[in-house]
Order: sequence, then C-alpha cells, then structure tokens
Amino acid sequence: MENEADVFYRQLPKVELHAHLNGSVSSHTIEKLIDRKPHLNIEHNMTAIGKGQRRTLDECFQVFKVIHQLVDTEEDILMVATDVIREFAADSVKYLELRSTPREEKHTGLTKRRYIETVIRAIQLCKEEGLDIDVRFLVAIDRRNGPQVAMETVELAEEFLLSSNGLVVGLDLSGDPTVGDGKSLLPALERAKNCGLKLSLHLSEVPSQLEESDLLLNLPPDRIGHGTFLHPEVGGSQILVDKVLKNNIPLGKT
Ligand SMILES: CC(C)=CCNc1ncnc2c1ncn2[C@@H]1O[C@H](COP(=O)(O)O)[C@@H](O)[C@H]1O
Repeated sequence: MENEADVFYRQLPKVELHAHLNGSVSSHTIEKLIDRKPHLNIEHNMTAIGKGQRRTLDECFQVFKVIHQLVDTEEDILMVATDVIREFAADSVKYLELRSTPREEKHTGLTKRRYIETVIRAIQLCKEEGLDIDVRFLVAIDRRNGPQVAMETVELAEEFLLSSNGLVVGLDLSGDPTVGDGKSLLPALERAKNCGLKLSLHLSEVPSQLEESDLLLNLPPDRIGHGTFLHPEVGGSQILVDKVLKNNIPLGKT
C-alpha cells in the first residue's frame, strides 16, 4: 500500500541520469525472463540484491553476469528496454538516460549493432505509445574488454550518434573497476570526445586509482559515475577534486 509520501515521490517529476539498462530490470521483468529460459535454472534471488543486503563489489558484478544470461536475444533486449522505460515513466521520470554495453552473443545471433538498434527501437516504440518521457542512450564500454573493443564500441557509437536522430548522445565507461586499465582506453575516449559524443565515465569507484582518475579527468568527462574515492579524506587528492570543480562535472551514482 502506498502512503501519502510514496505517492508524492512517485508523482514528483524526475530526471534519471545513471541507469544501466541491465541494472534497472524490475523483478516483474526478471520473472518473465526466467519463464522464457527455464533451462538456465536461474532463481530470482540470483538476479537482485535485496534491500539492506551487503555484497562485495565482486558479488555485485556476478549478478550482472546472471542477468546477461537471461538477456541474450534481440527479443529480450526489446522487452527489457521497453519495460524499463515504461517503469521509469510510471515513476514520473521525465528525462531518462539509459546506458548499456552492446554485447555479441554468438549462440543467439545477437550482434553489437543489433543490440544498439534494438535499444533505439525500444525508445522509439515508447515514444509512439505516447509515454511522457524523453529517453536518450549512452553506448557503454566495459573496461574489462580492453582497448581494441573500446575503440570498436566508439566507432559504433559514432555511427549511431549521426544516424539515430539524436537518441544516441554519448559514451559511458563502466565495468568492474578493479579490472582493466583506464590509461589504455584513453585513445578510444579521446576519439569519442572529438567526434561529439558526451562522456560519462565511472572513475575512482575503488581506492588507489589516483593516476587513472587524473588521466580520465583531464579529458575532461561531462559526467562522473560514482567518484567515491576522489576526495583526499578517502584516499583521493585535492588535485582531483579541483579538476572536478574547475570543470563543474556532475557526480552521480545508482
Ligand atoms: C557493484 C555495483 C552495483 C556498482 C555499481 N557500479 C558500477 N560500476 C561500474 N560498472 C557498472 C556499475 N553498475 C553497472 N555497471 C555496468 O553495467 C553493466 C550492466 O548493464 P548493461 O549490461 O551495460 O546494460 C555491468 O555489466 C557493468 O559493466
């Protein structure tokens, strides 16, 4: 039962600037996915972190792996993306930036290009439904996959920046922050910036990444994901904080 405060907050117009597509799947949609793929033997509790539950970073990233097993066809992506957009709209989100990592799944024939096209199709379908929400898409690089994949992802994002009627607006850098090396991704990120993609970068999500964070902040990004350990009090540095302030970069997390 919703109380008065719940109704107020649901109806309050909102912007959502940090929604990972496969991190925003509701339990209702997860049920539908599990029903589609009973052979995977995935149980609901393997796909979510309950309220108040503590998990290590590694355990959280395992959850994404399970969700990715459930979302591995064009049909799945279309359903997940339309459901996610409808649910944000029902929560009075008026501007939504979805970010997602295009994946190739050889066993289902899914390609990275079709992945992006399918998310765009979902955005268009929701628009045709007349939902009161403006949705844009950030194509994501998973830092674990290294510089070559990052460059290929930027090339794809660049194509869609030009051909998606303004729906693809930027590039996200995410993935397990303890894996991979941000420095090696700089050429891809610089290319993205130079071609007009907005940059939203996860950085300083774990301690001891001062050098990497410094390099990424020099780009500079248009948004920062998390930035948890930028501040000197938690092992970051004033130089990093000053770079954020100088460029007036919004920080955010979900
Ligand atoms: C531990 C936790 C929940 C932290 C949130 N912080 C995050 N930091 C970095 N990358 C992330 C985070 N949350 C989601 N992602 C990225 O988003 C992906 C899931 O959404 P998608 O498949 O890109 O559509 C994950 O595989 C990961 O690459």
